[in-house]
Amino acid sequence: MADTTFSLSDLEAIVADRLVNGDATSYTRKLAEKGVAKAAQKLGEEAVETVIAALTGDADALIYESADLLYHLVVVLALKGVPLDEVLAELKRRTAQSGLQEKASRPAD
Ligand SMILES: N=c1c2ncn([C@@H]3O[C@H](COP(=O)(O)OP(=O)(O)OP(=O)(O)O)[C@@H](O)[C@H]3O)c2ncn1[C@@H]1O[C@H](COP(=O)(O)O)[C@@H](O)[C@H]1O
Repeated sequence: MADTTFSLSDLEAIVADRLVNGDATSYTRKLAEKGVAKAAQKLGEEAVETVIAALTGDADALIYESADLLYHLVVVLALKGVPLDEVLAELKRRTAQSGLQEKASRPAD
């Protein structure tokens, strides 16, 4: 059974600490210094790698790439000053209706 005692909120707290206190050993700090555009680019790359793992990899590959993806999402949210709680609140709000109902209520592209 996987260890579920670690949450994205725990990761968010570590990332927030590294953004302020990270030293030269911190990847988070190094990425943040390159700016949000670079962090967002890395997020996109990890998303593509996750898709590839879903299509061609085994479960371990998908888990590994998903972890990279979630980490980079947490970094981008932190750099943009968006608390993870606000994303979770949006997900909670959506539970009031089905995904298809939510899609129909979105503004047209
Ligand atoms: N979960 C992660 C995590 N997942 C992925 N990565 C890093 O993301 C990078 C992605 O790999 P790539 O090969 O695409 O990137 P790269 O070539 O190293 O980077 P670029 O030169 O492309 O910018 C790797 O360096 C990984 O180590 C992570 N780095 C940090 N964390 C967490 O963040 C915490 C703080 O990390 P530091 O900031 O390094 O202390 C760690 O304890 C972890 O909990």
